[in-house]
Amino acid sequence: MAPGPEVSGIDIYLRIKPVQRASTRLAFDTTENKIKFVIPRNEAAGLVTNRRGHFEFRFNGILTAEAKQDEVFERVARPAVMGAMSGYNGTIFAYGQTGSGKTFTITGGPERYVDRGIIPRSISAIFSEISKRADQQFTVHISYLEIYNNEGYDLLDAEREIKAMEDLQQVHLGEADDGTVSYRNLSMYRANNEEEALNLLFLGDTNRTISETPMNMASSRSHCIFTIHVEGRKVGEDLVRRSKLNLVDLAGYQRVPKKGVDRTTHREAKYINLSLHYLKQVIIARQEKAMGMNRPHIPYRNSMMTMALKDSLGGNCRTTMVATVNSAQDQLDESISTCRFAQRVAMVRNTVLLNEELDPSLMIRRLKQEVRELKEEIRLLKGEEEERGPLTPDEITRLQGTVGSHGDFHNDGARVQLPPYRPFIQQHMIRSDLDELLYDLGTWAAAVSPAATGAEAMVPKASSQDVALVASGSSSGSDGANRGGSGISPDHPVSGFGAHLLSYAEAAGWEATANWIRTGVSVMQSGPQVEDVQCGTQVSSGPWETAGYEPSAEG
Ligand SMILES: Nc1ncnc2c1ncn2[C@@H]1O[C@H](COP(=O)(O)OP(=O)(O)OP(=O)(O)O)[C@@H](O)[C@H]1O
Repeated sequence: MAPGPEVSGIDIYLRIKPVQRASTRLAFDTTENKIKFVIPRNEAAGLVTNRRGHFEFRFNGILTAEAKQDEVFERVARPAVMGAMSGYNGTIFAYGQTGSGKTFTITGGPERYVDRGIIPRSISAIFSEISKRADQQFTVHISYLEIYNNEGYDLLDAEREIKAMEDLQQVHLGEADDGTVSYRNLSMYRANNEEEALNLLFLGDTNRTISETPMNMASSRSHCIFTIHVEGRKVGEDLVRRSKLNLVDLAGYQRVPKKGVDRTTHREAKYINLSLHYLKQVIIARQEKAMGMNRPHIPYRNSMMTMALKDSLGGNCRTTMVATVNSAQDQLDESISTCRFAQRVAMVRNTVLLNEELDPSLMIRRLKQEVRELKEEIRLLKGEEEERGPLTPDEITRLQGTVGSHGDFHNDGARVQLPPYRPFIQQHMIRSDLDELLYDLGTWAAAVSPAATGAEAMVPKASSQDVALVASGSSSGSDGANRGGSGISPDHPVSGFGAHLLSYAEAAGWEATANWIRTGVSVMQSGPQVEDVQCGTQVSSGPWETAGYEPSAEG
């Protein structure tokens, strides 16, 4: 049984960007996971407030300027990745001032392999984990959403490269009855391995809207959500676990100089700042709700970004925030503001569920398989033969040899004539055990009329009630040319019951050549029951007899 809902707070981590001259007003306590800002009163004016000179914030973890990307991944992201593999939704989002290291944390630096960020490392971890779990089956899909000027765009859209932004199809958000968010026009691509997933990341990053700002040479002008959709189940089980891992790079708060900035940059900054303002409102509302205050309405709908993060901020998700700060002196007020925001985020309560459900299609598939196995068991209990594939060339040669040795067997296309049989059930087919078949063929062939001169051994048609042996031997015949489909060779004309049989085989869609017919059944019966013979391993009900055949009295 799935565990019940678990109420969890949002974990907050602080990451410090390395700078050449870090401010001395800032101190860390990595044992207590605290950061302290000590600002003399005379300096505080113009910074955050001039009433306080001492600020202290606690986090779940502090990643100092020395922390490498692998450490960041292990501490911040691995738990979320493992959760996603077990059916729990996860979100990791980076929040901080522009240029403070959000993109570096989430995606990574472009120059060195060791600088790859949480997204590529999560992809590697997921596929590495999949390869270790042999008892489970997983499928992974990727989507990549960009929110630019409060509009949604698909970063994996193939049109992206050739169309202007305003001509692109927009992604729309919808809300299901249970409050979960869904997307329209957002593509999801299956990634079968790490390389395919990384290619999608690369494609999306190439499409991302970036421009230069006074703070950052390559500033993200949009919020981006890279989502890894994981579906997993234990082999042989119908329970499916589906989870989403959202890796979010939010655009940073923009300080826009009044002069020297074009209208586009102004507009972008306005939308970024507004959406971050709405994010704060959502967080404050959730925090107050968590503190027991009456907040029936949480203003998610004010912006697309808050809607897209609805499940992550107060929904069914294990969420982690990385607050990125720049420790330079002139950035202190922004850093304090980021830390303060993180404290509020930590108060948000999510209700986390294991996303597990019975998959009806898997159940049907499994039940069908069970039916197949039971039928197989019944067939074995009845002593019917196991199915086998087509005869190998070697087997055909042996077959031909045996038939030939018992009949007057020539290779010129004439037929071996077998005596007519009364209706009977021939339980041995070319798929049955070869030795038994050869024995039967031999017995049959021994009864062949001396006039028989053929390349085919067939039970001739005595009446429409007859049943046939369905192997023939052609010493000249290579079955290759005719294998598959009806494949009856015009070079080896078949007449009498053989023709009847072959045309029946053809109508039944069986594989047939001048040399052999493979029905998939081990029984053929004439008369009304012929319709009952199925192409498959089973035969429908009827007065079937068991192994062997009995030559008719006339035979
Ligand atoms: N921890 C770090 N170690 C080394 N370099 C870093 C680190 N954090 C950030 N940088 C570098 O600082 C620059 C700005 O970082 P980044 O682009 O990640 O900031 P950002 O917060 O995403 O900014 P924006 O909001 O403008 O997109 C980049 O050149 C990046 O490589």
